[in-house]
Amino acid sequence: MSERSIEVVAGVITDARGRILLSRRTPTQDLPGLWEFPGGKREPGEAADHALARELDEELGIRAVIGAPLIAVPQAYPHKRIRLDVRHVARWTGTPRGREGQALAWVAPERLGRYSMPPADLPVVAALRQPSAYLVTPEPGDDDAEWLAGLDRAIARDVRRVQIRLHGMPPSRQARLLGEAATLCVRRQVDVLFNGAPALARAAGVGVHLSSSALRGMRERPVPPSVRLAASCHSLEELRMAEALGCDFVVLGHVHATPSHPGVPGIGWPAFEALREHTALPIYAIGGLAPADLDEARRHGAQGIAAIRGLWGAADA
Ligand SMILES: Nc1nc2c([nH]c(=O)n2[C@@H]2O[C@H](COP(=O)(O)OP(=O)(O)OP(=O)(O)O)[C@@H](O)[C@H]2O)c(=O)[nH]1
Ligand SMILES: [Mg+2]
Repeated sequence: MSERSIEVVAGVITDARGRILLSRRTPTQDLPGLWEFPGGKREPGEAADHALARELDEELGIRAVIGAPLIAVPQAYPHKRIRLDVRHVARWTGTPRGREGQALAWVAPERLGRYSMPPADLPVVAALRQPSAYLVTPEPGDDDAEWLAGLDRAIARDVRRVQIRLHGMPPSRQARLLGEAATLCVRRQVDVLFNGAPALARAAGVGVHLSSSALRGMRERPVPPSVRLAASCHSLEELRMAEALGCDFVVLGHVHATPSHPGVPGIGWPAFEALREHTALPIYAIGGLAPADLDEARRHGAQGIAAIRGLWGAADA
């Protein structure tokens, strides 16, 4: 698909109770009946914050001060491409009304998933609700206690989602370490997924992260929908497989070269975006990234960053 993408700006408008304003697309618009973040198309040469303030006045009758960018999602639809640039609305005055006949709803963040939204909005909801960093654990080496202490330190630095990798060790040590890591994470309300046998993950009461080769061999969802499932992807074909299995999110890369894969160049952000626009899955970008790269990752449609070194060691190492 080669036509230029349509630049769209949309706002996260929050009330005093933390609820978010959604607007329902009318029967005469495209994607009729779906709920969206209020906003619209940028005019040629118009700055994003100006365009958003104008749209919020036209559609809702409010005066808004536009705040920080949240995420920009490149998305391909059957007959067009868009780039959905979502900004927080810092302050606003007036009473929102559906000035174009559209229904409005104030929705608590945890209930956003109950509203049918266009594909481009699913990564936006993920950026609002899910952790922005996904730690992939390094190999434990010989010292299990030191590895568990490292995990504890990462959590203390506010890692909220972890992929446990324990390759190349006897099954008994693997099961024991997984159990201890899971206990540590669950106690601190950190979301845990195990990169390994689904049966072992089930026994430890944690989610499952599929490597791309495990993903390729999987014919059906290995865990019930209530158990978190994620996968590592490197191509559009693998993203489609992850969608078909009902993955909750994926990891995509490598964006930059990384010591984990010596001699393999990164795909770069343009190729990341080209893949991003063909799926609605929330995506963590991986490959030489650290927390300091989050804003850049979000500008390219990633919901967050995944890393071993960048999240295990010092905060921005
Ligand atoms: N405003 C908004 N548009 C979205 C969202 N998600 C999403 O895919 N879109 C798409 O982005 C495009 C924005 O169009 P729009 O209909 O809001 O544009 P607009 O307000 O300028 O309206 P108009 O062109 O009818 O004057 C549509 O193709 C819409 O389907 C979203 O959350 N908010
Ligand atoms: Mg609009």
